[in-house]
Amino acid sequence: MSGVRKAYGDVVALDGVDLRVAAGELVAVVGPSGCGKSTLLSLVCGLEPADAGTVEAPAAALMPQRDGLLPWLSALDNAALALRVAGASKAAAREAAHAHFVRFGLEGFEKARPATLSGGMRQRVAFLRTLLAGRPLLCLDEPFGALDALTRTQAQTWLAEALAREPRTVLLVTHDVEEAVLLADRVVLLSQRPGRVVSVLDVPLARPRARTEQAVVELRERALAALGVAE
Ligand SMILES: Nc1ncnc2c1ncn2[C@@H]1O[C@H](COP(=O)(O)OP(=O)(O)OP(=O)(O)O)[C@@H](O)[C@H]1O
Repeated sequence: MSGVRKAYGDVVALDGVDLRVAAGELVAVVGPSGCGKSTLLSLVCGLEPADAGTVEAPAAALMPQRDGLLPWLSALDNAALALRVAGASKAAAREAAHAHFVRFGLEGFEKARPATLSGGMRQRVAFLRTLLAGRPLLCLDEPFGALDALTRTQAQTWLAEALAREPRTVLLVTHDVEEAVLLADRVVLLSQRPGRVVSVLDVPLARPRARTEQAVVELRERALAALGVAE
């Protein structure tokens, strides 16, 4: 996207935003609450138009901030939902989704309703649904925002492993600088609303990365400094 502006009435959410994501790249967008991160994803996914500037994106699958699972459907049917929407039969969609259940740590929970799953499991079902949509670009909106610290750490490791197995182009929105540095190839830092790109950091580090790694700590500090956040 280039020169993108989006306002809701008098509230300017994004202004003059340029962002490029190369195929196979994981780009994290980090910024303070309300700076327009979710808006940016909805523009990329074509859910709403920009007021100015251009947005060019391949077909994208969105994993929304809340997991978006349907409470009345089983874990398997929730995971299979994108395939059903795309026209697959119930049996074919279930079979395709089930093929991933062991690797996603969901085996034995096929019939469980979302309310009976842990937060981490719900996120994995939601991520599987996003992955199965078969779109070239995955847009993940604060995928771990609702998880406690320990589960969040496990989920980050798990996501890095899942993407190493099945590489995709990913746009990840988070307010957590450390999460961005642990997962992304590039970190785009947005200002307070209206969101503008204040800095872009390359993260040329092999995965998996440890939060205690010197290079991770240094990049995290650089990102926080660029955001104007003192620790
Ligand atoms: N549909 C809408 N109608 C009116 N205002 C909106 C709408 N969507 C977003 N906004 C406003 O635009 C601004 C940016 O919102 P957005 O949700 O994109 O920010 P965010 O960075 O994702 O926030 P958070 O980190 O809290 O999720 C906010 O002030 C929000 O209230």
